Order: sequence, then C-alpha cells, then structure tokens
Amino acid sequence: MSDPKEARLAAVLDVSRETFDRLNAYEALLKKWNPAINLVSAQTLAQVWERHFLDSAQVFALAAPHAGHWVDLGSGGGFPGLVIAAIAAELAPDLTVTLVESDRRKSAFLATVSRDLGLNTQIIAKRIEEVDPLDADFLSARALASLDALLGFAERHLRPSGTAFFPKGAKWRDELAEARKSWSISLKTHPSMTDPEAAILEITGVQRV
Ligand SMILES: C[S@@+](CC[C@H](N)C(=O)[O-])C[C@H]1O[C@@H](n2cnc3c(N)ncnc32)[C@H](O)[C@@H]1O
Repeated sequence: MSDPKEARLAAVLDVSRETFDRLNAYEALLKKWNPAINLVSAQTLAQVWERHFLDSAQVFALAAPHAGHWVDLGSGGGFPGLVIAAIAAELAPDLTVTLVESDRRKSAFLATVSRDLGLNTQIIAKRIEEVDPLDADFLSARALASLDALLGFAERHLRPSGTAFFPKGAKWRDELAEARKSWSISLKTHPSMTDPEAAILEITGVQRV
C-alpha cells in the first residue's frame, strides 16, 4: 500500500480497496460541502483521514460482534457513524447504522454521502430527545455533550445488553467523576490512537442512581 493515510487505517482494520475508495469519495464530498455548511473545522479539513476517518474507525474496531443496530447521535459530518457505516459495507453486512442529526443541512449531507457510497443507513433529522427509543446494540457520540448528558441519551436509546462508545477529550476523568454522581455504569477505557490525552469510554449497564 503506497498511500500513508490509507496504510494507517489498514493497521487498525483489514479493509480492501473497496473501503478505501468509499472513504476517498466521502473525503471529496466533505471538502465540497464543508465551505457551505461547516461540517468540520477548517483546520482539520487538511487531516481528514487522521482526525476524522481513523478517529472513527478505531471506535468500530473496539466493538464486537459487528452485527445488529448501531446508533450514532449528533453525527454532524458523519463522525464516527458514517465512517462506521462505510467500513460495515465491507466488513459487517449484518450491521445497520442509524444517524441522528437535527441540523437539516448536515442530515442532507449524510443522506447524500450514504446514497453515493451505497451504505446501509437510516438518517433521522430530528432532535435526539424527540426520537422514539432506538433500541441500539451499539451507541456512539463524539463531541456532542457531557458524559452525564450522553448517559441520559443512552438510558433512552441503548438496549439493556448494549454497549456505548464515547470518544472523549483530555478532560474525560473530570467528566467521569461528574457523571458518576448520577449514574451507575460498567466502564472500560481505551487510549485514543489519534490523541494521547483522549480516551474512548466503553460503557455498559447504564443505570440512574
Ligand atoms: C460538535 S458537532 C459534532 C459532530 C460529529 N459527531 C463530530 O464529532 O464531528 C455536534 C452535532 O450534534 C448535533 N446536535 C446537537 N444537539 C443535538 C440534538 N439534541 N439532537 C440531534 N443532533 C444534535 C449538531 O447539529 C452537530 O451537528
């Protein structure tokens, strides 16, 4: 493999040319739409593969088995949910992905990418609080809300046997301490491949205390 950005992702997941082609098409659409609707910050647009694709792919790699219903909340430009759907198109045909994004222009972008790439997704252009319980096997959300608020969404949308994955930045320990005042959870933490100070919180057994 000659392209370093593809090689970095290939070290995490055993994907073929088919998935790299999908992600390259996604990158082109992101760059086309971003000036109009600000899907990602201008600084990270130059590093889409590291800051967004790899950052999302590592979440997929933590989940098992790759089947059932994956729900991504506040997807924005599609991170991590749409990248997960792009990988699932090759590696996990039994996974369906639902993206919840209340901003109409962003949800239109998600629908366009999903259609162009031939992905198995459902896109819900509503506020998370207004969506009927989604009964997710896997739940993800990046840069959406405090851990305390995310656990409230998990209580509503994650099935009792399900697992949530929340990528969190450098202050994740403070967020965790705050959330534990209101929630009982089982937690595993994973280092982030894209930021030494960040972590991915893997959470099961969410219960209000
Ligand atoms: C900071 S962006 C993060 C987007 C993406 N997850 C990422 O990491 O690049 C948060 C997104 O969540 C959406 N959002 C915020 N609150 C929401 C809600 N209550 N229901 C649905 N979407 C929401 C916003 O429109 C925005 O696109």
